Amino acid sequence: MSGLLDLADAQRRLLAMARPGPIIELPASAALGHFLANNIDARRTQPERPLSAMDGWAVRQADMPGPWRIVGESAAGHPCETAVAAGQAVRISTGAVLPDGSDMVLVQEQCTAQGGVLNFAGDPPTPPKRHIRRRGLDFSAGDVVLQAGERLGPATLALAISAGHAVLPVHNRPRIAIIDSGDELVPPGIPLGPGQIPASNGMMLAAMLAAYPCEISQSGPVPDRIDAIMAALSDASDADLVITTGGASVGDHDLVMPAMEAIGATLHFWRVAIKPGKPIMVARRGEQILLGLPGNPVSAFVTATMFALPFVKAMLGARDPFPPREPAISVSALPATGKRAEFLRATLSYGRVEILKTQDSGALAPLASAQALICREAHAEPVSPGQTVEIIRIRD
Ligand SMILES: Nc1nc2c(c(=O)[nH]1)N[C@H]1C(S)=C(S)[C@@H](COP(=O)(O)OP(=O)(O)OC[C@H]3O[C@@H](n4cnc5c(N)ncnc54)[C@H](O)[C@@H]3O)O[C@H]1N2
Ligand code: MOO
Repeated sequence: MSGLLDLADAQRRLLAMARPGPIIELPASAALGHFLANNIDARRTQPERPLSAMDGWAVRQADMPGPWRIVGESAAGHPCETAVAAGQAVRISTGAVLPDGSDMVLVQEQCTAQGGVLNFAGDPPTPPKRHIRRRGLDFSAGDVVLQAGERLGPATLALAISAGHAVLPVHNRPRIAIIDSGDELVPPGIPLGPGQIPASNGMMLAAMLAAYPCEISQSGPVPDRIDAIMAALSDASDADLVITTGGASVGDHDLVMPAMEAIGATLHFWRVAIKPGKPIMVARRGEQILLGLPGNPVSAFVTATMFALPFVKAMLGARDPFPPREPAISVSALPATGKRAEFLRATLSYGRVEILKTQDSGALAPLASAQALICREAHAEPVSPGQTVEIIRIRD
């Protein structure tokens, strides 16, 4: 088992090769899922002027408990530009600018307005400015509202737009080529001959990457012949990242590494101390990175989670490209681990994880019902039920 790289070391070595693509400006409507290439400074203050948070009446605290003479209205988008003087009230809507002179909003449910006179019957707002959104409550012009490396999702996009940015700096989409390889593989939907199986890894990897802005091409299945694998790799010469599955191990028909070398790629490392996923290989040809993932479907999934996705996120400029780990209580007893770190497929419910019975790296059914991977270090002690373990979520 010698010659296996430690997981963290291997991840560091791969990520050190990631070069984020050129910075482009995208309309906010097209930037979903990207990571910001630069910090975003607010170009405006929100709110620009104090606003009402409720529908009601703008008055002066000094005039409590009223009554008041109604002198105007401030609606959202239509500020009342006359100042509120002693004994006066202005009708106000949620989101409308608080008129000068007023410093309190009374909710309309506690007020009666009749014949131009406003009366109040209720408990005064506590604190008195409870229903007022002060100037700059959300952010002020010049504040860094979003940092480089942050992902653009629903709330971050809304914040960027609110801060005055209609276009956003992001990194260009990486081009990724996914290649299934193996003599036994047949494209989905094609009748199977003896010993054949449908190729499913390519679909799985493309689906894992679909959450990120990439240009994905899929090819194969490619037969276990060095010239065929070389041809598939050469066809992918435009890609920033090539991901193969299968043919990564030591069998007579495992030809991905010699094919990579034959097209002029340099092997950076092969075999990492993880279970499943050990035979992962990383090579480079010029600016192109080649990632050879193992063929077993769960091994391909785990190595994609721990290597391919973090690498793609790094190419997109992500601040923290690795999958977040969190604690959970293990319902299951777990044996001591050996020389490899382990990723066990498990169900997750209310912070409790339970390993699935079948942990075979070729079995897709348990992977499909798993919600989390339990991450165990190499040479770890056994775990008793009730002990805390570290997990990575793999499904929403
Ligand atoms: N003597 C040894 N044998 C093996 C070792 C070892 O160290 N010594 N390592 C084992 C480990 S660990 C793994 S993981 C596998 C990985 O091998 P390969 O990457 O060469 O994968 P294949 O042999 O091509 O395929 C393995 C398995 O996965 C199925 N497969 C492959 N591609 C696909 C696909 N695109 N879609 C669906 N299923 C796929 C394939 O049919 C095989 O059943 O090697 C161990 N052997
Ligand atoms: O490490 Mo392999 O990935 O046993 O299944």
